[in-house]
Amino acid sequence: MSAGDYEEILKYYELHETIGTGGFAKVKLARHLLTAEKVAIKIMDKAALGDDLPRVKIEIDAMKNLSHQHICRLYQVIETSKKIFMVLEYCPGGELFDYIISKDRLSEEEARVFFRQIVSAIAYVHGKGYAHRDLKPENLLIDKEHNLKLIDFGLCAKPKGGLDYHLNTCCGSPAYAAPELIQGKAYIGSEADIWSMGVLLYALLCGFLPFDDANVMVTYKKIMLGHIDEDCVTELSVFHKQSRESILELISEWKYDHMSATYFLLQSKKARGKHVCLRVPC
Ligand SMILES: O=C(Nc1ccc2c(c1)CCNCC2)c1ccc(Br)cc1
Repeated sequence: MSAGDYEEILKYYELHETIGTGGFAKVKLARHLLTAEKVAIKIMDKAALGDDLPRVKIEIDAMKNLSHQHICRLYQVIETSKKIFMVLEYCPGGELFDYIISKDRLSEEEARVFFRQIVSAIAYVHGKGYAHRDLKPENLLIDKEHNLKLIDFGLCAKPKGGLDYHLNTCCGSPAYAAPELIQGKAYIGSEADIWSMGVLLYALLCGFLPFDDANVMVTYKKIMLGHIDEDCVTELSVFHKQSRESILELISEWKYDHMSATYFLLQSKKARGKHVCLRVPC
């Protein structure tokens, strides 16, 4: 830590312990000298940022335009020859991710309150023409009133053509990525955020992810298969004397042929508590 780089920030803040390190940044607790209010200061080394420097500029520009009760507030930016300091709202509850883990999963009541806050923040972000594109519990912090604050706008997009404009950059975390995004198709950023919010709601209520695997390609396959019903696939596989994989391929084409119809009607039988079986003595 060369003192020169910290000369400016130390004029206004008293720096305390480091409470987070990750990627190309560290976060220190600090106190604003004039108001004695606590803040969090995200400190980035420009040389270490390398190609990620544009992401920081994107995040700063976005956060300067966003003011919402469930978005972490940016108070000040200080840039020196070697460092960038972002002075941010203090969120002592830490990451929502760690909170979910600590409670195994959240009650419906608590999940509902948190999810409403996430929806409110994202509706505001979309209303301002942005898509966040990296929604996940790690990017939602808990403040001192136990409310959520959205952070990390480094991957956000503000298409010049408006939010209906298709994006192409595949980004964000695999487990929260929408099918069209992982297929490399042009996608609508706000629609991808909505998908991620669905995955987030599942994680809040279940304490684990709907589509997840150590192998990212397997995660992608699970996302693409969505909520294919395993029991129905098994019954079709046995009935047609074909492998599960071949039945899965046929169903996933969604041709609305007889295979599609049989699959949907088996699902319907299962939903009504009937045996998942085809026209053989059940
Ligand atoms: O305030 C933040 N984190 C934080 C503050 C206080 C405490 C924590 C996180 C949890 C760790 N124990 C000490 C209490 C914070 C705020 C914005 C960003 Br970006 C990243 C972190």
